[in-house]
Amino acid sequence: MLTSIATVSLSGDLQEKLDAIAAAGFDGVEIFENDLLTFDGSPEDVGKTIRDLGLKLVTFQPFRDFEGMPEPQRSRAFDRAERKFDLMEELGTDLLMVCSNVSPHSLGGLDRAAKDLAELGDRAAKRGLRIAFEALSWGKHISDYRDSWEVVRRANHPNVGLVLDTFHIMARKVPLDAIASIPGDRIFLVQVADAPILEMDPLSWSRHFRCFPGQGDFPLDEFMRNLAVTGYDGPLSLEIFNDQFRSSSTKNVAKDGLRSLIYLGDGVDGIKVGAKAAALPPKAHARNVEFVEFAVEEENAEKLATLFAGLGFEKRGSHKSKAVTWWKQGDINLVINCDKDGFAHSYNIVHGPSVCAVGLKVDDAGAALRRAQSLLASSFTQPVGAGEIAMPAIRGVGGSLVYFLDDQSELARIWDVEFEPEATTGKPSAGASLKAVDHVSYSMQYEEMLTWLLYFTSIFDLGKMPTVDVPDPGGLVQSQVVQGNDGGVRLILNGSQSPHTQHSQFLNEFFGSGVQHIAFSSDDIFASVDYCRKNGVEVLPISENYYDDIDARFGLDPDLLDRLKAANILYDRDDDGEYYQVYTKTFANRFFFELVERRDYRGFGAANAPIRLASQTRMNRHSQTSK
Ligand SMILES: O=C(O)c1ccc(O)c(O)c1
Ligand SMILES: [Mg+2]
Repeated sequence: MLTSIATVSLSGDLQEKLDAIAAAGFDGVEIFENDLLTFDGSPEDVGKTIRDLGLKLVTFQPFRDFEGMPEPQRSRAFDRAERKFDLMEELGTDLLMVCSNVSPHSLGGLDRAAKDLAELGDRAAKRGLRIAFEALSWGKHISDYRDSWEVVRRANHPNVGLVLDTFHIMARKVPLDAIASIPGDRIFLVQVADAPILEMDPLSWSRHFRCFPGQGDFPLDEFMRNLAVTGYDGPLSLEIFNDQFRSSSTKNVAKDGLRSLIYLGDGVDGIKVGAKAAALPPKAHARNVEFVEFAVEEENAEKLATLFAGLGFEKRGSHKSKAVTWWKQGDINLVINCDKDGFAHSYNIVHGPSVCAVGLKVDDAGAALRRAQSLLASSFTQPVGAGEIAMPAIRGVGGSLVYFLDDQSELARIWDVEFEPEATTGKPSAGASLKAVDHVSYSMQYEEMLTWLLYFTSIFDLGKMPTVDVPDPGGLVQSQVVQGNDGGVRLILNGSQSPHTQHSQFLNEFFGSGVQHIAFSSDDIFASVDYCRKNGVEVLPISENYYDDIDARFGLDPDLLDRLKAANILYDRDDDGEYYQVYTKTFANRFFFELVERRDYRGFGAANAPIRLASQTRMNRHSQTSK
């Protein structure tokens, strides 16, 4: 199937849209009439531009309010169609997409609609053109693909075929199995869109909240399996009306779109998506966060090392050729990079002290890289010094890196090979009893959330959780968790539309998106906090009112309540278990750490997030007024 996208899905003028569509690597494009009407260039020029860009003009659309009209509207509709046929000849496309009539004047009856479409088919055939008929989910008489198919079947004209648009089908929860019995050559166009499940009328839902496949909640895999049965081999075209996409980077949204189509075709037997389609390696099994790398200047490197030591990390080694140190506790590896060369340094110049990379352990790092590249991630390489191991990497949130490691290649020995071990005092320290990276939390522009959701869920075997709104004193923050089934990797994507949230301040000060906090798991949070406090780590103070409230909500043992309060530990409980969390103060105004203890608990303490945000806001204001 050819990959295609409707121009309505992107921001910009028609030229910008077409350039971005071609640059992303699509095979074809649907011209939305409005994009042509508002463009200052002749249809011939537009057609030539499309061909010069190597794109196929898949269809011109939409042609509205056609079938089932009484006279005189009926004759006028045919005249209108002839004018659009002229335009299509100038553009150089043979397919006109007609969507079902929404006019109050339209008359019902499948035979009446079939007769009109057959006549339009005759007129189109004379000019070598074709007609594709779509059921809008808010069509006056035809709103179900089974009816539009019946109309096309009764029109019984070789130049009249069917459009399947997944939004209209799924918005009305029409069963998908009837698709499998439509002959593939009677389907002229397939439009794919996903959407979040919302309680809303289909028209508003469709015009504002569609998104790319994989970003919403629709059962698109089931649709694709039914489509595969039909033998359809025409265009698979994204038609996405989305408010954010219309105000985002044309190029990035186009690239996300193609990624979503490649991902949609992945693993559906009998379907090949894209003219140049190749089989993808399976989803990378994200086992755990193997390391987190910090890019800092020398002065902050010392401060960060002090903080790591206070958190119970042990310095394990120094890089053989670079100003890079390795810190370890439990299964957690932290890297401080203050080398004057290389990626970390450039990242530091732009963002200041920051997390510049996260290393994920997968089953097969090479295969993970190939999958990521097939899904249009940008791979990253930098010169490999003598005695170093080349670690596959791709660009991630805010231009930071995601490295791939595995146990089956020489990457398993990276610490031993690249680092000079630190002379130890002999007795291994238990540190602060921290075990592993529990989660990594990214802050990003609100408009980017769907981009990174698709990135993580298409490349890795990570699934998404429902989004939650977290109130910050300066506005709402939307929070989306992506995580693996086994809990080895949990990532949080945060975005906010308010410019006054902590989150948005982070984006301003950080000059873009990035990691804002990292949580470490502990088996004994009280011991961990005790260790940290004795070693000079300051934790975020929590208000007395909070402890009154959790006492009222959970009826806690007075001794436990006192201990929580004394240690500034936040608490949550649900049907599964209990959660304990504590935060460090923010490092260099950029990022902070969280220590958590999970007792059969799978959430992230969403109820506590506003408490944390309010406390951080207080700390911030305090540090600003005391300057
Ligand atoms: O919102 C609309 O009007 C509209 C137009 C054309 C389509 O293909 C569609 O699915 C919706
Ligand atoms: Mg459509």
